[in-house]
Parts: sequence; C-alpha cells; structure tokens
Amino acid sequence: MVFTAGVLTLSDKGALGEREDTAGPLIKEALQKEGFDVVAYRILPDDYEEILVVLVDWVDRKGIDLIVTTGGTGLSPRDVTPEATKAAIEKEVPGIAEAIRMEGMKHTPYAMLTRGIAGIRRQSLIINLPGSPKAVEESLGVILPVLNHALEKIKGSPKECARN
Ligand SMILES: Nc1ncnc2c1ncn2[C@@H]1O[C@H](COP(=O)(O)OP(=O)(O)OP(=O)(O)O)[C@@H](O)[C@H]1O
Ligand SMILES: Nc1nc2c(c(=O)[nH]1)N[C@H]1C(S)=C(S)[C@@H](COP(=O)(O)O)O[C@H]1N2
Repeated sequence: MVFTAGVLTLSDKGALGEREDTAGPLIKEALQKEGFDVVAYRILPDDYEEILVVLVDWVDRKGIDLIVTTGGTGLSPRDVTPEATKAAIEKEVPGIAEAIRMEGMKHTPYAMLTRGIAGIRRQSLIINLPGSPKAVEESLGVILPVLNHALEKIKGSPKECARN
C-alpha cells in the first residue's frame, strides 16, 4: 500500500524568505524514495496556532497518513512545534522521539536539546524532527525503516510485527 505524506517546515526565517528551506525538501526526497506519495509541503513560522491548524487539517480534511515536521523543537522561546503536536495527537509514540534523540547523541550532545515528539491522530502519524538538515539526515536514517509498518499497524493491519 502507498501511504501519503506531508512535510511541514517550521522556521521564522524560512517563512520570511530569509533562509532557503533545505530541510523540508530533504525529507520530501527521502520519503519519496521510501515509497511515500508526498502530497503536501508547507513552510510556517514558529506559530503555535498556525502549526496546530495545519496538522489537524492535513489529517482530518486531507487524510494524510504521515506528517513529518522539521524545526521549532528546541529551547528558544519561539520553539513550539512539540506543544502544537501534543495538542494535535491522541496517542503519543515516545519510542520514535527517543530513537531520534538516541541516534542524534551518536553525532552531537546537542541532540538532547530537541524536544520533538511523535504521535497518532485518528489513523495518521505525526513526527517532529529537528530543523537542521544535518539533524534531519541523522534522524531519518533511524525512523524511515519503521514508518510503513507503523502506519500499517495504526490502520489496523493484522500483519505480524517483525520478529528479528
Ligand atoms: N528548514 C531549514 N533549512 C535549512 N537549514 C535550517 C532549517 N532550519 C534550521 N536550519 C539550520 O539549523 C540551525 C538551527 O536551527 P534553528 O531552528 O535554531 O534555526 P533559527 O534560524 O534559530 O530559527 P528559525 O529557523 O525558526 O528562524 C539554523 O541556524 C540553520 O542553520
Ligand atoms: N541528530 C541531530 N539532532 C539534533 C541536532 C543535530 O545536529 N543532529 N541539533 C540539535 C540542536 S543544536 C538543537 S537546538 C535541537 C533543536 O533544533 P530545532 O529547534 O531546529 O528543532 O535539535 C538538536 N538535535
């Protein structure tokens, strides 16, 4: 089954056109390579309401299966992506965010500073990645292999979990 995906870049500078978004396109390309049909991509400022509205719309109206956000997961006052995601989801999937931080720690101790989360809204999965392209590459490496199976389980597939 081909799942749909949406990529949401959260960046004040990106939204103002002050810096080219290279993180979002990186995610888009990686998801397409993984077999996803990327049907949505947007850049938003670090605005809680705007982020929440898009997350809800992309799941509830567009029925997008997977939403990957990048940016706004740090400690600065404007970083609100985790809070907006928390408001959008019904069930958290802590293991995905933990795996992202664990992988990140292999590359930089600063990886502990991403507050990103992951969770389920209806039958869709929302995952927060940090904003830098380097962080995106490092994070995608660890989560891409599980995304299709995760979505099959979310949608109630009786498929057995991998027995490695
Ligand atoms: N979407 C992006 N595309 C390319 N580089 C990015 C992107 N988001 C972040 N970066 C890089 O990662 C660094 C740290 O990200 P951070 O979210 O702190 O950016 P910022 O510039 O402080 O905030 P904002 O992106 O919201 O304006 C940035 O300085 C930038 O070099
Ligand atoms: N794998 C990985 N994770 C990472 C980083 C990184 O370089 N590699 N950068 C860290 C830094 S410096 C910050 S500030 C946090 C939050 O980044 P964000 O505010 O752009 O989301 O991500 C962290 N996670």
